[in-house]
Amino acid sequence: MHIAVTGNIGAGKTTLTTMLAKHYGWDAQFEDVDHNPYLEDFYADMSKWSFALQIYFLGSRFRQVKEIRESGKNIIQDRTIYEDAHIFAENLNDMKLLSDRDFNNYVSVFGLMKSFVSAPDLLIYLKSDVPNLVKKIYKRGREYEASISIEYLSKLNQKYEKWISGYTEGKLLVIEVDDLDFVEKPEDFGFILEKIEAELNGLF
Ligand SMILES: Nc1ncnc2c1ncn2[C@@H]1O[C@H](COP(=O)(O)OP(=O)(O)O)[C@@H](O)[C@H]1O
Ligand SMILES: Nc1ncnc2c1ncn2[C@H]1C[C@H](O)[C@@H](COP(=O)(O)O)O1
Repeated sequence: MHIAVTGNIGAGKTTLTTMLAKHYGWDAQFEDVDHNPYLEDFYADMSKWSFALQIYFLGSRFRQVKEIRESGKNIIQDRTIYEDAHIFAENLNDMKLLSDRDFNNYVSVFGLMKSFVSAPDLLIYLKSDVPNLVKKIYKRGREYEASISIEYLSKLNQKYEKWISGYTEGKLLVIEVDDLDFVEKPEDFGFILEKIEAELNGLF
């Protein structure tokens, strides 16, 4: 079983991935954030570092895809390779922070990788509005993320909505998280578990 949690920056993916892995006893795969050699520089100068960061995330996410294919274990994954291409790289190109030449180069490499990528058995989209994302990013307190603008988060949210509305690769569960506190309220976490189990009926 392969489940992936998707959503904008600060939506709660890492928190939910951790809680689900613990609850079901599954392996968790997290994003390469703390040891990422480009992320801090990227937020200081997006135009300069966008291509290097995209290539780094693409490689690290592809490594995860390979591990998921080879492990045969139940895995819950924090963010997918689709988001790097369809959300982040595309948005940076729209914002002219990634040149057409670099974006086309990226898309061509991503196209080659895509044939090796299997969609998760279930994709869980954590939907959140921009003010709530801002609050959660602030609560998390990574210094280099202080420069993230409302405009950047809004554009990413628009990309997520477009991508999710056309997602047909596998089962999809959309959870509106703004009125849920699955960290502090066991009943809210229980609500999410019920939804997941209803979607995966028969696969458990
Ligand atoms: N539903 C929630 N209710 C309250 N706090 C939350 C919720 N989801 C996430 N948080 C908090 O918001 C911050 C960002 O969450 P995180 O899981 O790191 O988001 P992401 O991985 O999507 O960027 C963390 O401090 C986390 O504890
Ligand atoms: N592909 C990406 N391009 C730019 N930035 C990215 C990409 N993937 C992740 N990120 C950033 C966004 C956050 O600052 C950190 C961690 O993501 P999060 O949504 O907080 O788990 O990496």
